[in-house]
Amino acid sequence: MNIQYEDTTLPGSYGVVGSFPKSFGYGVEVSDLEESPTSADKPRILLMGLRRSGKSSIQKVVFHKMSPNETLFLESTNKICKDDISGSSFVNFQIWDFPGQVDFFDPTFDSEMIFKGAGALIFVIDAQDDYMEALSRLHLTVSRAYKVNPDINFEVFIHKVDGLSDDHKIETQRDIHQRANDDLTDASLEKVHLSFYLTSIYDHSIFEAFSKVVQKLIPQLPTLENLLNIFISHSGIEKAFLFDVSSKIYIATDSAPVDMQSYELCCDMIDVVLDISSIYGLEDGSGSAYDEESLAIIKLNNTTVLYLKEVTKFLALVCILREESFERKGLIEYNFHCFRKAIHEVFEVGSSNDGAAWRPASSSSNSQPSLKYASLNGSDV
Ligand SMILES: Nc1nc2c(ncn2[C@@H]2O[C@H](COP(=O)(O)OP(=O)(O)OP(=O)(O)O)[C@@H](O)[C@H]2O)c(=O)[nH]1
Repeated sequence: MNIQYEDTTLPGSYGVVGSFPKSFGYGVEVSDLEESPTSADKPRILLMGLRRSGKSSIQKVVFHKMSPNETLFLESTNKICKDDISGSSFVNFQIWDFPGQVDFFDPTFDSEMIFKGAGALIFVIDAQDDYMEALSRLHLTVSRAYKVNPDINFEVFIHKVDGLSDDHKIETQRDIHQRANDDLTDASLEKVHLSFYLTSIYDHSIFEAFSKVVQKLIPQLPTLENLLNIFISHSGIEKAFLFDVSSKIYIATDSAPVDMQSYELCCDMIDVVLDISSIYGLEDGSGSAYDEESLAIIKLNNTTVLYLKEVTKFLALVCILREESFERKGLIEYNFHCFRKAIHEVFEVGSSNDGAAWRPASSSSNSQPSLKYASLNGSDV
């Protein structure tokens, strides 16, 4: 099989600091582009799996705001589809969506080039289908990739679990986990670590799973968690998420466990804020729906308060707190100010022309950081 490549570019207008894509549609233009030197440098997340397992749907729903029902009409991918999301997201990486029938033994499949710069390999398994063939393909893929690049994070999405009962979900996960690890042990590859997630595009599980995949690519994660812990413990806040606004991936949270309901509530708040701002907030319709002024407080009827505030061009802090705690609003605002300043210090402003790029504070211009880690918001790795 002859492997071809495609680059897709996100629509958006990011030339101005604080801007947000004017078009919230998913009008992705697919064009055949030569690999540019800058795109070759960006860390990659590879999406692999059998045909119709749901790879393209995941990419479109998480990064292009496609509604899950519309994925029914997606055509089968027949060449590697590269999607550079660095223009719209805090984390600077490319997603490569592979065709289901990719053949590793084909001479045109350049595994060195494909796996070398990959930070994570997401293998998608359709849980509603017989998964034996998918498991053998998973094993082949992982052993091939590990040989080229042992630093890749291997992530297995047990996908389309919306059609499964809770018991069936757990049983499927246990079975896939067991068989995949047995296969690795039989091949003396027990060192390889696979992480498993139950996912569906019909709920927030796909965003949660992607959040965890992306978090592993952010070297500053422990610092961000620490800052969030300090912020919430001094402000009477129960839970705080640092969100990449355009994708609704949370790039960090405090160390209290995440429950799906809180995460969903915060995702919904982002949608509400962006929708309201874009409908009513823009006088001539030409500004941005998310900018440095973005702030929202929503009081729910169960004494819970949701609080959203802009942190950087791409990031928002979304917190859940009790109404009593919100009485000390001044304290929260002061602590937020300190938190925001600290976040800005963690990532120094990069030198790109649009003034919007952020670099990890530790990376100097002549250093060569590992490709495993994603650089943040527009800077090269
Ligand atoms: N029920 C359910 N269906 C899903 C889910 N994700 C994707 N699908 C459906 O699965 C079908 C295949 O999805 P695609 O995204 O085209 O699959 P793919 O892996 O990219 O397929 P190829 O391009 O052929 O490799 C579509 O009809 C989707 O609507 C999910 O979470 N739940």
